[in-house]
Amino acid sequence: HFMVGHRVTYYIFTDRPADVPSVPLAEGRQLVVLEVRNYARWQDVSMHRMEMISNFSRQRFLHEVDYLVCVDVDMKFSDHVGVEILSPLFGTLHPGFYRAARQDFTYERRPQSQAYIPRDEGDFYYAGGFFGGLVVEVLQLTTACHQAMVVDRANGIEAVWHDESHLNRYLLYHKPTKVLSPEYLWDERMLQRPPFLRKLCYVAVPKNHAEIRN
Ligand SMILES: CC(=O)N[C@H]1[C@@H](OP(=O)(O)OP(=O)(O)OC[C@H]2O[C@@H](n3ccc(=O)[nH]c3=O)[C@H](O)[C@@H]2O)O[C@H](CO)[C@H](O)[C@@H]1O
Ligand SMILES: [Mn+2]
Repeated sequence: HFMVGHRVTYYIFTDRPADVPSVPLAEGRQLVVLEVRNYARWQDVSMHRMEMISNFSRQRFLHEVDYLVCVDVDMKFSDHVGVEILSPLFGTLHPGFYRAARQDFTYERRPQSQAYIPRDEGDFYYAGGFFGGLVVEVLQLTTACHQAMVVDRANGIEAVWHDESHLNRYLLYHKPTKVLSPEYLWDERMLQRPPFLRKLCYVAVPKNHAEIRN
């Protein structure tokens, strides 16, 4: 379903390269396994994606591709996702909050954190699991989010929704040039699909959170 008819490189970040299955790919597609370190806490694995994307962007993505689409690994493409998503910088509405009022967004609300957003600010609540854009834009976003998390750690604070909180803060003050609907990120276990969403393009795969997280 993903970018059919276009050249695609799948960069897989993993601490277990040997476990990446070999998948037959159509012409013009390649899979690149990037070995990264592990972290004991799932929150750290999730947050350090910002650092990994930042580093690999500078080292290779800038020279290898035009756009980056950064997605969670525990989801699958289930309908057409094509070049309609591309723009210099894009984010996706979190499916749990696209109808919520601004004051109910689960932004980081403690001013001590670098991810802090005051109650009277904020455009949307973006999902951590689907963002992207031109490599240079994603490099700036991921570098800023990683730096913010380094500062938080030094100050003994961790944002309520980890990398997602920092993504939200970044996209508030660096407006995206495109915002994708929750059709591009959905969880059928958590949410009932409203009838006006006719297709779901990228959906969570059921997993045992307790087992994986602890
Ligand atoms: C769909 C969506 O918007 N998901 C966001 C949401 O969490 P989720 O509940 O979807 O978090 P999650 O368990 O999927 O973890 C985020 C991602 O980190 C990676 N990972 C995590 C743990 C691990 O042991 N190994 C591993 O590879 C993997 O790519 C995974 O998909 O909130 C997280 C921060 O709290 C991130 O912002 C996720 O992007
Ligand atoms: Mn996920």
